[in-house]
Amino acid sequence: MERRPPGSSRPTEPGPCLSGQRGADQAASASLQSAARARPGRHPLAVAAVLPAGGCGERMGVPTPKQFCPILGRPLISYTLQALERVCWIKDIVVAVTGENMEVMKSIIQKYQHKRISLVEAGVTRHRSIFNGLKALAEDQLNRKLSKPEIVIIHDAVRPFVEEDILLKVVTAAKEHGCSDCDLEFGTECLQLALKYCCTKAKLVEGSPDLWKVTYKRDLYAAESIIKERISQEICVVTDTKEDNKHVSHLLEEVLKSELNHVKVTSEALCHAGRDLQKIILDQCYNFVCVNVMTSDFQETQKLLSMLEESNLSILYPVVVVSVHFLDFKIVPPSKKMENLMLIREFAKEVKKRNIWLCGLLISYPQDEQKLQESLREGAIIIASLIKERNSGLIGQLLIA
Ligand SMILES: Nc1ccn([C@@H]2O[C@H](COP(=O)(O)OP(=O)(O)OP(=O)(O)O)[C@@H](O)[C@H]2O)c(=O)n1
Ligand SMILES: O=C(CO)[C@H](O)[C@H](O)COP(=O)(O)O
Repeated sequence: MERRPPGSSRPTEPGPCLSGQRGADQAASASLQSAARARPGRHPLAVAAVLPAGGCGERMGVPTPKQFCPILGRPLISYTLQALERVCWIKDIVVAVTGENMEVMKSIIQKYQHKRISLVEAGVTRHRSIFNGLKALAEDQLNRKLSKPEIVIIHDAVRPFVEEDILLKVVTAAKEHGCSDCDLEFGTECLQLALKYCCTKAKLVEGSPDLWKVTYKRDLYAAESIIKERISQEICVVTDTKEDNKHVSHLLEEVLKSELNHVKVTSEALCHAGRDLQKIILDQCYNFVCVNVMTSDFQETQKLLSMLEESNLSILYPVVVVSVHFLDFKIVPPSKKMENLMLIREFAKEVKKRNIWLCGLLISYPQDEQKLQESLREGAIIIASLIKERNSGLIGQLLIA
C-alpha cells in the first residue's frame, strides 16, 4: 500500500499526491503533475466521487454483501474508501448503500476514521444507485455539506486497488476530450447512457490490471494476498541500547535482509525518548521484531507494544510484532525459562484487541559462530513467514528456531 512519509506535501487540486507512491509510480505521478501544471489557464477542478455500494453480491455466494466482506478483519469497502481518501483533490465521496446496511456503513466510517464521506440510499440497480449519488451532489440534499463538483468519478465500491494516477487520467480526460466512435463501440453501458441522456462528452481511458472487481470468493483471497504483500515491505528490528543486544540485532538484521529480498529492513533502538521509532511508526511500518538477548522477560517488548498501542497504526492493518528471545540452550535450558515465556499468550490476547498480532520466537544462541548463523537463518525464515503470511492462528504462539 500506500505508505505516506510524514510531512510530505499534497496538492490541493487534481494532481498526484506524491507521498503515497514509490519509485516508478512516483516518477510517473510527478510527470503527470508537472504536465497538469503546465496547462495554460489551468484552474482547480472541483472533483467528487460516487461509490455504488448497494449490491447484494449474489455471485460471491455468501450472505454478507461483498463490499462488507472482511479482508484481514476490515471490510472491503473500507479499503476502497482509503484509496480514494488518499487522493486529496477529491473533495467529497458519496457512497450509495441500501437502507438495511446504512448503520453498518456508518459504523465502518467511524471505526476506520474515514473522512469526507456522505451516504445516500442505493437504488435497485447499479445505475439507480449512481443516480442517487449524483442527485445528492447536484441538489446538495445533504444540508449543504457537499461542494458542487465539475467532475464526478464513478467508482465501484468493490474495486479496492484504484490508484491516484488513473483517477487523474480519468479526470483530465473527462475535462479535455470528446467522445469517439471507438469509445462508443467498445465502451461500457454508462458511456452510452451519458451520451444519450445528458449529451455528456466522454473518453475511454485504459485502466490498470489492479482495477479488477471483486466478484467471486476467489477474488477476496486475491485481494487479501495483494494487501499482505503491500504491508510486508518493511520490517523494523527493535532492541534496547545494550551492546550485546545491538550486536545480535545487527546480525539478525543482516540475515533478514538476505532472506527477504526486496523487503526494507531497518533497525531502531528502543531508547526512552524513542523518537526514531516514533518516526518509523508514523511512516507506517507494520512489522516489528523486538530482540531480547539472554532474557525471557518481556520488558522491551512491552515498551514497544505500549508505543504501538498509543499510536493509531493498527487501525487499518494488523501490526505484527515478533518478540525474539536469544538463549544459549547449553547454559540456560529453555524449560527453565518456559514459564516466563508462556506469558506471551497473555500479552498477545491483550494487544490483539488493538489489532496487534504478537508472537514469541525462541532462537538458540550458541557460542559457535557458524551454529549461531544457522539458528539466525532459521529464525529469519520463521519471521519472514509470520510477516508475509499473517496467519492469525499463530497469534500468542511461541515458536522455536
Ligand atoms: N443495486 C445496486 C447493485 C450494485 N451496486 C454496486 O455496483 C458495484 C458493481 O456491481 P456488481 O459487481 O454487479 O455488484 P453486485 O450487484 O453486488 O454483484 P452480483 O451481480 O454478484 O449480485 C458494486 O459495488 C455494487 O455494490 C449498487 O450500488 N446498487
Ligand atoms: O462492473 C460493473 C458492474 O458490474 C460496471 O459495469 C463496470 O464498472 C463498468 O462501469 P461503467 O459502465 O460505469 O463504465
